[in-house]
Amino acid sequence: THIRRKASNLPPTVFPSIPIIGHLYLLKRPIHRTLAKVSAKYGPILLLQFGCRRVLVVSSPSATEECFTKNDIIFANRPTMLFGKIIGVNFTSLTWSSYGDNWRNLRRIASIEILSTHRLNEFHDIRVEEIKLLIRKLVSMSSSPVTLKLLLSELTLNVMMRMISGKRYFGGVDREMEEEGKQFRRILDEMFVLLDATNIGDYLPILSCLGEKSLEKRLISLQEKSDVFFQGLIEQLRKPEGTKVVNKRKTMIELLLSLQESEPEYYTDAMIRSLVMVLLGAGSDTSTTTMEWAMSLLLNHPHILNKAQAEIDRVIGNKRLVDESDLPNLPYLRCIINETLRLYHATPLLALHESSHDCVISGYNVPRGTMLIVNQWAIHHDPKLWTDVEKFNPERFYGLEGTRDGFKLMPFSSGRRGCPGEGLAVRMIGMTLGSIIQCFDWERMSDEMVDMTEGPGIVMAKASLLVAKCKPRLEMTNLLSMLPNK
Ligand code: HEM
Repeated sequence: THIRRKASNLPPTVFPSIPIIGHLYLLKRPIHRTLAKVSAKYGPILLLQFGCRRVLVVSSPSATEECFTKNDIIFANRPTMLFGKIIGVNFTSLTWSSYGDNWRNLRRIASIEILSTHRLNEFHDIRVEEIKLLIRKLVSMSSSPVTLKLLLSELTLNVMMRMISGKRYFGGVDREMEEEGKQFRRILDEMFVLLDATNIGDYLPILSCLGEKSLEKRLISLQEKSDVFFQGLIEQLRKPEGTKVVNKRKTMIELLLSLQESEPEYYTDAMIRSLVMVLLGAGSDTSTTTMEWAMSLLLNHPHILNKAQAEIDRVIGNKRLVDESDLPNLPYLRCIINETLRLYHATPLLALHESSHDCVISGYNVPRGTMLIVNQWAIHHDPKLWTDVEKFNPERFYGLEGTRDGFKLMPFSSGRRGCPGEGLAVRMIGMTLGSIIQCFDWERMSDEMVDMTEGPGIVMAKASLLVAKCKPRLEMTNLLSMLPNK
């Protein structure tokens, strides 16, 4: 095989490759760390065999650049995993669809009608209001331990759901809404659990034939529950025929329903349900997790937290809250967000891609149908690329305008399949962190450092929830007393 491999100029591989399973033994959690170790030993471009699938593992900026620029269209497909078949509705959802007309259309709708700067500006007040309510809640909890992720997750879901359907599920007083919110929460939670379940049948189809069906059953049942729930939302928002549309801001579902009137065969209910689910799936845990990591890092580095607070005091003062539009003037806060995304990237392996044609990467032949894993975590932690690589050092990003440093810092991926939600994520994360740093003094529960162990999931969350103390700042008393009390 070695000679054959050399003759066909395939990328280097790892020994041993065991009959039938190949390199599946390398799928040890956390996978980004296991693969980073293998790449450090064998090289930044590797061709592995996970059961029946050929997998290209890339862990250098230059090889990533080749995949996402010159060969971007070739790698714009997704592999056909069971999750994508069922939750991705037979690979037709925005995240699971391969490159082509269907994906292009969905992507256009998501980018223009939902996540464009114009639409985000239209919904600015929702984000401001939800952050004020979060602050209000933190004030009321200031003498007790705060499990921040729960509050951040409610904030993110409220913001997204209000943009999507106008509904506010969490933290209100309406019982019915609370019940519906719980149902919605269960669907999302289960989706993340099942997304994280490594499905060995995706690599060894023979196991699926032999009755490894339990994951499939759970996925089908989840998809059914999700369909019922989101169809219910659609029905509530569908206007009776002939209703005059008053000139008001439309939620995402209302907008898609109005497009349905003119193009019913394309904007079907199924398509709307799927798009809503994709946005909630891709946008909620990623943003929440990043904020929890950032606050954990800051609590372990109080001098950096103080410096961030001092910047906000200097630029904004105490007469008003931090707003999204302030972010360009808060370079240190932006550096903190970038350094958090470098050290604790919410999606350390980006998302899986697959090649539709043969191509050449770093001089090696890569056959069509190869699954691509870009180990961005390995790049973010490569001591050859960063000085003091494990140090939380936001200053290293001074001078960087956005969240990208070539292919070295690339938390939102790149090219055609790059994250379309970056604008929303950066606004939410920036304004939320900025406001809670501005309004409160934060402390760890004890002298003990916050545990930074990584959980096992595809979305890389903390293994244990952050619990902290917060105290409203004296200089903010005036502003805090004027917050809404809903
Ligand atoms: C910190 C927050 C976030 C991070 C780190 C993040 C990161 C990513 C990454 C790495 C990808 C994969 C790109 C690829 O295939 O190479 C992705 C895809 C995607 N993200 Fe995000 N994201 C975040 C927030 C959001 C938000 C708020 C939304 C929308 C509400 C969103 C919507 C999507 C969608 C729809 C895709 C799939 C795009 C496609 O397949 O064409 N993301 N994101």
